[in-house]
Amino acid sequence: MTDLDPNPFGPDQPCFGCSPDHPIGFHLRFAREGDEVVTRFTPGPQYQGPPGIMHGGLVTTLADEVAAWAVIGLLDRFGFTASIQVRLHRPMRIGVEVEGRGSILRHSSRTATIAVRLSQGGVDALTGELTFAILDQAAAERLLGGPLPEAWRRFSRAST
Ligand SMILES: CCCCCCCCCCCCCC(=O)SCCNC(=O)CCNC(=O)[C@H](O)C(C)(C)COP(=O)(O)OP(=O)(O)OC[C@H]1O[C@@H](n2cnc3c(N)ncnc32)[C@H](O)[C@@H]1OP(=O)(O)O
Repeated sequence: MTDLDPNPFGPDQPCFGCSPDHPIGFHLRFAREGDEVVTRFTPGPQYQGPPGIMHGGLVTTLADEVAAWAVIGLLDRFGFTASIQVRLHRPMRIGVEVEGRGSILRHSSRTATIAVRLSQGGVDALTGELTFAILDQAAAERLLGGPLPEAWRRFSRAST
């Protein structure tokens, strides 16, 4: 198991899932374990939908972040989420540790499709497939509406 750099995008990156400084975010950190990225996270009461159960949209946000980090940690690229297909098999309990795992199902230089599994106590709560578009620097800058900060540039694909 190898810990991934928790902040490869430099200071001030604003991500809800992984910014270490986000006031209400998940503050996720990841490790690489073989062909997977892995994270562990215990949802607090601020993430409830129904009492005692994590909001389904936030469970999906967690899956999105695990998949995004599979692209970062396994492909050394940054992907923009293009498609999310998930099933929520069981309620995600507040106060119980979640294990999140992401692996590459298929990829090209332009897209990556990631398999994600979120479980509590070894039982699957969410499984899904998410597809990411991997853009070159110019396309990423058009999408973001401004220049990519220096630390982000190496995660773009080469322009063709
Ligand atoms: C840069 C580093 C920043 C890091 C900082 C933050 C830290 C971490 C944050 C982590 C945050 C978590 C992450 C987030 O929250 S990312 C934020 C949430 N996502 C978005 O806002 C994306 C919104 N959508 C778009 O902007 C466009 O639709 C995109 C960019 C996705 C595609 O636009 P467009 O289509 O114009 O681009 P293209 O023509 O170059 O196509 C490119 C390839 O993509 C393929 N494709 C497209 N759509 C789909 C689809 N639905 N299923 C399957 N494939 C699809 C397409 O066929 C082509 O492949 P190919 O045919 O060439 O093979």
